[in-house]
Amino acid sequence: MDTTFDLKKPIAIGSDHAGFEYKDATVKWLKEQGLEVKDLGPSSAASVDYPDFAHAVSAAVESGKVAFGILYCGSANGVAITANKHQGVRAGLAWDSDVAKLIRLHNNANIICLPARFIALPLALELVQIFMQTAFEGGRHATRVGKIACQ
Ligand SMILES: O=C(CO)[C@H](O)[C@H](O)[C@H](O)COP(=O)(O)O
Repeated sequence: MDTTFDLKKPIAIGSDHAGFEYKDATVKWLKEQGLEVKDLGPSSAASVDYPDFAHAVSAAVESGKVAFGILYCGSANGVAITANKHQGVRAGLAWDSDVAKLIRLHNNANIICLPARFIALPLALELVQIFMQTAFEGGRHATRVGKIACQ
């Protein structure tokens, strides 16, 4: 797959119970493409708290040991709010192809957050693919991204 991420590193993925099935299907789909995946859970569809898994994926991205992160929950808001507490994490919520592209082009997002209760699985996979294949545009967007972190 043509990508701007360093896929010599694994891709970190996590969810809550609402995103569990999509998370497992995404792991399978990525592995079928020969990609290495770090599945940070959960391991069943039992009710869990999304921050536990969003923090795990975000810490992996923050460490630089993974190429990027994928997070699922029901609306994607809980995981996005949690992930963006981490320094160096830019987690973007995506629900259609244009937005999936824009969180890379304009925001240089390193985690994609997907709302499993509001989009179909094939679209979720398509959004991950678009995210992976889109490069940051830089320029004026680099100036803006540089101003995101609190001093
Ligand atoms: O974004 C979320 C929370 O802000 C997610 O949608 C969670 O998946 C959701 O809150 C889970 O709700 P549940 O009623 O416990 O299944």
